[in-house]
Amino acid sequence: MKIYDELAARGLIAQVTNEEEIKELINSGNATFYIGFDPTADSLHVGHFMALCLMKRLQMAGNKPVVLLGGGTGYIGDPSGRTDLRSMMLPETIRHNCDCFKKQMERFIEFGDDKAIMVNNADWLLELNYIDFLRDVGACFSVNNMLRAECYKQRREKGLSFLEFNYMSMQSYDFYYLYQNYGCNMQFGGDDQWSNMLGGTELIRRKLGKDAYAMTITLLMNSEGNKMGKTAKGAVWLDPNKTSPSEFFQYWRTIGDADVHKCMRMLTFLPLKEIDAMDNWEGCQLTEAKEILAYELTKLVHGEEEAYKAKSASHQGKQP
Ligand SMILES: N[C@@H](Cc1ccc(O)cc1)C(=O)O
Repeated sequence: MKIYDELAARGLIAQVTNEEEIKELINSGNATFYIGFDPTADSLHVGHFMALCLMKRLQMAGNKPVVLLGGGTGYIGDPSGRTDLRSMMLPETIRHNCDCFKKQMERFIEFGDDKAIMVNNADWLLELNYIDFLRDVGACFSVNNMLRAECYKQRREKGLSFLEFNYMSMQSYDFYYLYQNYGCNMQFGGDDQWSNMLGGTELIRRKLGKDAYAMTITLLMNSEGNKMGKTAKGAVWLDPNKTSPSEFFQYWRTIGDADVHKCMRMLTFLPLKEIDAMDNWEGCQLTEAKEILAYELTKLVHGEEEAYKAKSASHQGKQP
């Protein structure tokens, strides 16, 4: 099965700008694509993990990932899909969080000139000149369209600051910059990023007369319609000091029955055939499926040894 069909079969594709072109591009291994990560905390979480797995799948199909750390966009904060106002992050916090992300990402993606690269948008955004930027990029954006963008809808009630309103133009500029400097022709992201990503493809089209593509991945929701990867205590982190491997294991080991197969498809690298074979498992077999899911994910994030330990502890009823 080619990569595009595999992504579709795993339920990962939410929206695409041009289905045929994207299919051709990623199936032939000719895409240089990027995903941006804003350094909002000192550890990655489950949502980031999904994005990194997507990068890995595409890399395995011959495409080249560009991981973008938002050391510049972190100064603004993305209002997309959020109802709360974000507090401004201090420069030293941004830098520290970028370092933490970098270390964790190196465990998932193999970097090296031909394989994958990591960039930080602080390197080009922080040195932009306001007037130059407005003339060069600002002139390409329609405020009317921006106000209609899906990502700002939820912010209408609480208000959107001018600072945050500029976020879209920054992310768009990143895509334009990566297109020119790294031949990056695709951007991926969570579905809440759609408007920001279209901003980029539009900017590239207007300034360079070239096509670039965007695809969003389905946000991981549970059967009750809530974002997954959160517990009463907060996010499920990838840093073992914030969420221990055993807590991480238990999170997946105890998810709702209706969510097991979806998570297997979307998050693990188990072959689809194997997952399909578990489709009608019930009762204690379903419990076994949850354990397989928990083991696979703990192995990906914390390594085989920790996964094994977490599984044994779970069997002995030693829960975190
Ligand atoms: N806006 C993205 C992060 C991002 C930052 C810069 C980009 O160029 C792309 C994506 C998010 O909040 O998840």
